[in-house]
Amino acid sequence: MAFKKDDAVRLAEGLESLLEDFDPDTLDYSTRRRLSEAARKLSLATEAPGDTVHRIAHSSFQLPLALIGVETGLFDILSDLNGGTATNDELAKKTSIDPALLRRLLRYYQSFGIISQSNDTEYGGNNITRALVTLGGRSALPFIFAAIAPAINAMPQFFRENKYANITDPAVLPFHQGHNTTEPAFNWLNERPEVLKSFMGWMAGQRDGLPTFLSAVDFDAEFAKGAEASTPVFVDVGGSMGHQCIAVRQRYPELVGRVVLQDLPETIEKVKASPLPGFEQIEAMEHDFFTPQPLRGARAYYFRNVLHDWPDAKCIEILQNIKPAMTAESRILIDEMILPEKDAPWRATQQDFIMGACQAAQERSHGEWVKLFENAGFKIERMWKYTEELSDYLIALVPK
Ligand SMILES: C[S@@+](CC[C@H](N)C(=O)[O-])C[C@H]1O[C@@H](n2cnc3c(N)ncnc32)[C@H](O)[C@@H]1O
Repeated sequence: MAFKKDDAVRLAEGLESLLEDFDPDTLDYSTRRRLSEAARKLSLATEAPGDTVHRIAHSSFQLPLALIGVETGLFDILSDLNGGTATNDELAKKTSIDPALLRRLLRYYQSFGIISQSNDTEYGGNNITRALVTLGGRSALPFIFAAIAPAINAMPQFFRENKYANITDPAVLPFHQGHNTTEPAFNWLNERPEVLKSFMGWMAGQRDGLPTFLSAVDFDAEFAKGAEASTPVFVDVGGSMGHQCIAVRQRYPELVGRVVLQDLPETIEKVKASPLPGFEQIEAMEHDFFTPQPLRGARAYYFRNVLHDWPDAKCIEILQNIKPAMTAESRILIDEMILPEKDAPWRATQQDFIMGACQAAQERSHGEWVKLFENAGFKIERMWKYTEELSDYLIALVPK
């Protein structure tokens, strides 16, 4: 039966009344996600052409303007009101923003749903404001603004000049054009302590609210049986702040064996200087994964979102550096997205372009992963899917 005008009006009225007093936290995770996706698709399907053009043409405004709200502490103040409100003048005093400028900022944030406005003069925080002051939010905005946005903005010219060839050469990237540098992205990052700090916070917070692989796999039973205190049970290679090591320890307080974070010296130094809560039972070790793995016989060499940073040839080097350290009980655990051929998730597709622009890397489909593992001398033993949002999988590899 066709959807008629009366049905549309009833649906709109229902949504309007829902929004009058709506607390998304009262919904269970999958209902909330379903409603959000349906509303997003409906909004796009019903958008007027003029709105489409304005939305896309001005899309690059949101990041810099939201960054101002994070940097000035405005979003912290609004979130801390816990449902209460404050006036423009009160907020101006607390943030030291000129009241006339603040009024314009608040007006912008309200119009994009980033904050709430209860009457002509009172403002408050909402679910979006609160998301932007989590570790992930407050880290992602400065990191993406400083490191990624210039690379993405360079893409139209880069592709035009390269006749729309795919990005495959790590020495010639939109990242280089956007930052006017010839340095590899991780070198550039490691020379900028403030940007590195944001990156590390973003790595720790990027999947806030989503399940981890531990929701789908009983790590202790599958990989750690019979381990001794000296056995490295979980080696998180390129693990940034060690958030996944902490998650393993917290999930299995009785886990026997060593849990080890490995990363580059600049990262390990920062982790030691300000460890995340729960890091006490984790070992931090400097290790370059383009050199042979120093820990022999680990039960799990775990890589989350590491291989997506590198083109196939570099991934093969990384994997082959593990092989000599493996014993019969060792597994390489790859924690990555597997892109479906149809209906790829939006969070995954934008991630794909970050990897391309900055590293000549990519998100991969099932076929692309299998080919890469085969070329590195490995085969998939088992795999577990654990998110729909990103199509995340844990993939256990053994040598062929
Ligand atoms: C995309 S981040 C992933 C971080 C973490 N695994 C996660 O999922 O949150 C990639 C990590 O690889 C590290 N890395 C880059 N090059 C490296 C190298 N040559 N050796 C070891 N770690 C490296 C970076 O410092 C960073 O922590």
